[in-house]
Amino acid sequence: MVIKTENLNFYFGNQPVIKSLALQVPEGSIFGFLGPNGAGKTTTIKLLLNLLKLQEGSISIFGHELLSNRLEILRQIGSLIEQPAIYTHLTGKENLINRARLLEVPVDRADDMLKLVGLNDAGLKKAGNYSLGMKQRLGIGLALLANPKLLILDEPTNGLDPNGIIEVRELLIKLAKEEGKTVFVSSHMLAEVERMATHVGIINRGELVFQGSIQDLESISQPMVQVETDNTADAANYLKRNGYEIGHVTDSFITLPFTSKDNTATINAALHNNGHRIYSIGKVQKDLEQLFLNITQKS
Ligand SMILES: Nc1ncnc2c1ncn2[C@@H]1O[C@H](COP(=O)(O)OP(=O)(O)OP(=O)(O)O)[C@@H](O)[C@H]1O
Repeated sequence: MVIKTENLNFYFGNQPVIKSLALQVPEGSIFGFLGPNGAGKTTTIKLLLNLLKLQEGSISIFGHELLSNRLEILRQIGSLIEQPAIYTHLTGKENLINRARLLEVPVDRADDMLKLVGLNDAGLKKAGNYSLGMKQRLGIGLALLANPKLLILDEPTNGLDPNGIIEVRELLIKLAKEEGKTVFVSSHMLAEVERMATHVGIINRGELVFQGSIQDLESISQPMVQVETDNTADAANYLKRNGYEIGHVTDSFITLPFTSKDNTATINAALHNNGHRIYSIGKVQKDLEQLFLNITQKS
């Protein structure tokens, strides 16, 4: 595990904000750290980066205790919290060169980073004229200058337009796949991370309510059969009388738990034989956004 926390608790005054958090972030993963506003994501990230003082529990990163190996560990982490610290009167490249000097890494890394984050053509433009997505990518480039093994990003797509979100998402996928980085990325929108994350942790009111691979998350979302038919109320009643459990009925659709392909065919035939017109029928996976809402609202 690249990140492992055990029994992590954190209080602001008397208010418990992080409760017994046990994170497990595998190497090479893109770990989507999800939770609604105020759930404790930024607090967790600040604890991981030692920007907040550890109160209870333990944090190990790269297999070593954070507190006793602080400098060595933090040197191998690139991070971006909220807005990237960018000088708007300097070009993208100058921003990178500045930071490279500060970090004492070769200044020619600036060009490598521009290329890596797709800002090659904009490197000589003032960063103040960049779109939000470009600024975010420059911020990620800055975080990558020292070639860290782990990137920790707090809501990097917050406030971006759909194009900016896609740009950042594609960059993060490339960093994990081609550069072998582990990416820990927080978001309050499942839809923003579900297309890139390999693993997900869902935090709600300071508690980790789900952790696992994206496939694990999908598998707890029950598949359903969705039938598009005329007179759905009648059709649903007919199915109910014949022993089917009905999930949801709208003017156009009936949804009921999926059991097998054969069973779907049986439902189709039964409705048809009963005089209903079937416009479409098929298996649908309950969408992850709904699942996320269910998980975070239940607890
Ligand atoms: N400096 C602070 N002093 C007191 N309470 C704080 C402080 N910072 C955060 N909190 C509280 O701690 C809780 C967790 O906040 P945190 O910023 O970690 O949540 P978050 O999941 O990152 O939310 P968001 O997506 O809104 O940033 C919230 O209830 C917040 O009000």
